[in-house]
Amino acid sequence: MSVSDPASYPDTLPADIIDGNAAPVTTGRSGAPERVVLRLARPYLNRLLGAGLLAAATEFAALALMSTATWLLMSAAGRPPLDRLTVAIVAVRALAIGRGVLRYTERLAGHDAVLRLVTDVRTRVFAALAARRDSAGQRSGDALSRLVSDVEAVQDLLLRVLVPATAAGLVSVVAVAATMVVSPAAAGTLAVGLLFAGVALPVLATVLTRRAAAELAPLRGALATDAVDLTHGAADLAAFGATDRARGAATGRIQRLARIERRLAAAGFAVDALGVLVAGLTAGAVLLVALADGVAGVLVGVLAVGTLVAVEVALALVGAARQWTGLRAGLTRVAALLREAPAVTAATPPPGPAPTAVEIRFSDVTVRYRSAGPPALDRFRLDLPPGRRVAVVGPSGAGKSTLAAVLTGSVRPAAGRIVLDGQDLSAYPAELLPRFVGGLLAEAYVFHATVRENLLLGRPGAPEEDLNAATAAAGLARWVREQPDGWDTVVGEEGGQLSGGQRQRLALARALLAEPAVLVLDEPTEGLDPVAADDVLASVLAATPAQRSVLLISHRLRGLDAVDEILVLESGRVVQRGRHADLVATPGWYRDQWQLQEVAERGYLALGPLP
Ligand SMILES: Nc1ncnc2c1ncn2[C@@H]1O[C@H](COP(=O)(O)OP(=O)(O)OP(=O)(O)O)[C@@H](O)[C@H]1O
Repeated sequence: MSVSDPASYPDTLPADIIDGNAAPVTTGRSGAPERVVLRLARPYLNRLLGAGLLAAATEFAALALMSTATWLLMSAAGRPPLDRLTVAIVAVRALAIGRGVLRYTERLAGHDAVLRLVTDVRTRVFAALAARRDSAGQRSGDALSRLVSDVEAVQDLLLRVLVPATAAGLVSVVAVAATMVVSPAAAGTLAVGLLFAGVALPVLATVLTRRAAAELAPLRGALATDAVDLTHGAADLAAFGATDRARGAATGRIQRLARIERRLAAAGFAVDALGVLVAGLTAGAVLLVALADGVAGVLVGVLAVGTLVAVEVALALVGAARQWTGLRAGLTRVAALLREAPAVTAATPPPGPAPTAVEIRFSDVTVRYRSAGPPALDRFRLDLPPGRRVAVVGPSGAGKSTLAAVLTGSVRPAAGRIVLDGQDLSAYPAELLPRFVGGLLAEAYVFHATVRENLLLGRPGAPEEDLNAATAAAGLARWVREQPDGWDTVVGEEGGQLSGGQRQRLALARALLAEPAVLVLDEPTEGLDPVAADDVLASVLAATPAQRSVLLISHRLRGLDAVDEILVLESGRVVQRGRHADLVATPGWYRDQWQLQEVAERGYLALGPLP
């Protein structure tokens, strides 16, 4: 059974959360992906600006170093008195050391700002992915790819695009201005060369790589999904003889990815070669123009070498443009998540004991997973006062798990209201709701940890006697006692070292230990044989304190005579309601199902133990 956010799920959580100490963060709803991402960079703007200036200073130091060194070498050839060279010698040393120091400081400042920003972005992307829960179409591999490689695109946007682009722009302006002092004509020639290197070639690189780059991020996402499917689904693929087919599909994607990357690399090399050509041609042209302009010999050499360095700095823009093109798809995916990211709240549950008795009322609750599709829950009504025990039954796909999901807040209704103690359920922050409503949801996850750690997830710090009581009610206590490591028995990844029934009992014990005021139990006895199922259901109901209410979802009708009311759901609607005795006496789904199950179980029990 799986449920997820319907199409009607709102983009943000309500701001009027009940303790009012959380403020929604506006991440913007429109604009280019860069703008959406950079809006989050505001708190780090000064640090980023500092990093940009330091990068420019580093490049400028490199330019000044090469120019001064050229002047020094060419002047030294004329054997002037040493004192005429002293300043240049000191400058070369200072620039050589200064460049290293500046580069180091720039890297430190840039990474400091960017890693802070990336932490924020990753938190919000994670919040958005978590808010979607298991929404239709969302794949864990793709989510992982968004969280890891797409968020790295944000880092690269700043460190490999914006910072170097700022530095290249500033150094180009300074280089042209300095050349202007020596020869305006040479400065004009340099400006043309810089425009080629810093504008025309980056545009060319963008055009050549844009289409291929747009395919890369989704393809990487699909490959990550393949990796998850091939590892998690390995046993099932092998059982159906489908391993080769699945591996073949993944290999096909890998080959496509490799082809695209080769194409990108080839285009990149071609543009790089053009860059070298532009640098050489610009240096040659500056040299000729400077000579024609009557610039003295030594300065001509300085201009030529300075031009080579300046053009090389401007060529960093080609790399930045290429990076930017490659990052856009990832940035777009991150921006899409940031736009829907719920407010990151600082809300924490208020201190004090968890509530033990609450009242819940469903008023005409309708849930739709697809806006045009039929409702999974249709104008559902129910009063669940403290202490009431209600069972929900019905055929497969009737909407039972959807009801549990709505009640635990993971799915929002498209219409109607769920009111918990006078407050709309949506007004409760996600951190607070489990204190009121919780329990065993469909396909509960068992962690790769010890039995104790898995249980304490339900109620951290619970004393051992409570662990004993919960495991006894779930029928797991004897098994725990028999294990050499007892509570410290490791249960394996996804509880893989347990039987299906033990896994279910462990998840059930954890739900009981959590002691929410409203206990939701979605198929608590799934995977247990009929006798064990009867025992477990009876002991779970007996172990739940009288003032706590229970919403029990079940395929199995035995044992439901212990609950106060039974609702029969069909296609999201309540078609029958009443107590067990009334329903078995009334023609309808419940009576038919009861008779079928009784016959089947009598047959099972008549088999008895094998000799
Ligand atoms: N994530 C989802 N996306 C789209 N439709 C969904 C999703 N989850 C459930 N549905 C649909 O909603 C309806 C109710 O599903 P739900 O899981 O609540 O039924 P159920 O009564 O719990 O079924 P079962 O007893 O088989 O577990 C079904 O038609 C199902 O296909």
